[in-house]
Amino acid sequence: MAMAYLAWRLAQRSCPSSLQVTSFPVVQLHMNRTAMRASQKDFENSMNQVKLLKKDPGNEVKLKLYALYKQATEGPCNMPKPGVFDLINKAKWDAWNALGSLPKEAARQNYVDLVSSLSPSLESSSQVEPGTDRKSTGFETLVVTSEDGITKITFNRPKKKNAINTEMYHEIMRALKAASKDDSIITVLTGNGDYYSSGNDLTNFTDIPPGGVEEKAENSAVLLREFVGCFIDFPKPLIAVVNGPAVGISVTLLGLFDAVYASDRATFHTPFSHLGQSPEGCSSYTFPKIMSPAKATEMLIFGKKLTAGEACAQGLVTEVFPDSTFQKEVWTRLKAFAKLPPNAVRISKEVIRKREREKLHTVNAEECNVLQGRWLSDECTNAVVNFLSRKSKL
Ligand SMILES: CCCC/C=C/CC(=O)SCCNC(=O)CCNC(=O)[C@H](O)C(C)(C)COP(=O)(O)OP(=O)(O)OC[C@H]1O[C@@H](n2cnc3c(N)ncnc32)[C@H](O)[C@@H]1OP(=O)(O)O
Repeated sequence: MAMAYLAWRLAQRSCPSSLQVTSFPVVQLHMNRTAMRASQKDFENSMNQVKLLKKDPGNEVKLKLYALYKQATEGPCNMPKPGVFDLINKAKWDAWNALGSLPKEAARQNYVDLVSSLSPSLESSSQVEPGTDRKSTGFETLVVTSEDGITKITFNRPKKKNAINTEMYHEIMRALKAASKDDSIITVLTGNGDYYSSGNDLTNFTDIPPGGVEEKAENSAVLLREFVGCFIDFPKPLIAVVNGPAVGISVTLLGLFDAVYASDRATFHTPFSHLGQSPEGCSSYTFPKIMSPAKATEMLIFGKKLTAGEACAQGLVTEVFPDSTFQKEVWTRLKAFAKLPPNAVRISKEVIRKREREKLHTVNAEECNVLQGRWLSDECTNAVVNFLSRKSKL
């Protein structure tokens, strides 16, 4: 990641507006209120509002704002195109240049519209009411409920396909620690929205500490090791209710769950080689055991995406349900499980996990160590840059 980290840091220092542009997506913004025209005063007010935003609007929005600001104040892009390795300035140039001959007035209006659309509710969900749940549970990225003997931890960043950002890693650990001590019998992880989770939030790589990129890679490895460790040590049956596609770490962790129920909409994808990365979540150990070394190789090295049915045939998924009846069938079953005698359930989990625990911790440490090196590689840098600049998706 060295090159990308460096580039992002440079951009954070050199962005000419008050915004810090930290990634490179280029999206043409169209005028959406042609009848209205923002005044210079509206424009200046919007610039001030941006400075007051409590929540980081994200890299893509910041880049759009940068491009519109330049277009509104200077007109069409008039700078020479930066070299291909000058990643940040090239991204900024691309964004500005993509606005073509959009008139200054229209750019000003689009800037004002974009700022007024930025609200704290950017990540609201269509399936749960996060406002009330968040307040009662103190989680920003999760909804955690406990009833009928079941603690349910729901990934709640549906607009980001439940990508796991740094805050979410910490909140999942906190939720698991609380669930391990509460009076529930089983704990369930699921996703809000159309995805179970798209895995690690790739923008995690843009937040660089004062010690630089090596420190970032080291911190990430420490975080990952602690995070996966919580799954290894979790003392109660841990069930995944996989409501939709799952990517990366949200898939590999499934090897540490006690049962995995999937909608037939779900898919399972671990594109580590494509991302210049390597397996985590103990999958280098659990997957070959669960599904045979060759099938694990197809997934973990060659990035073969499995359907829910295929994942079930390989033993990664316990059972697949039609999406139309998925929630009803699964929750009926889970509620029945949660009526079992708590001590017997907990002791049986311990008997099953006990002889593997030490081995799993060793594997986890090794995987994190290898990944720490991978995150500093050009292969990983390029993959992340390509995703953030919208050049590639899975
Ligand atoms: C510190 C510990 C590190 C542990 C390491 C773990 C390794 C992994 O987990 S590797 C897997 C990483 N995940 C990916 O590479 C997935 C990247 N995302 C995609 O390819 C696509 O977003 C998608 C195929 C998941 C969905 O495509 P679709 O067209 O349906 O939706 P989008 O418009 O792309 O997504 C909506 C929105 O969400 C943002 N987003 C989705 N996934 C991620 C992600 N993993 N990281 C960051 N952002 C993500 C996407 O950018 C869109 O955002 P905007 O609406 O702002 O454009």
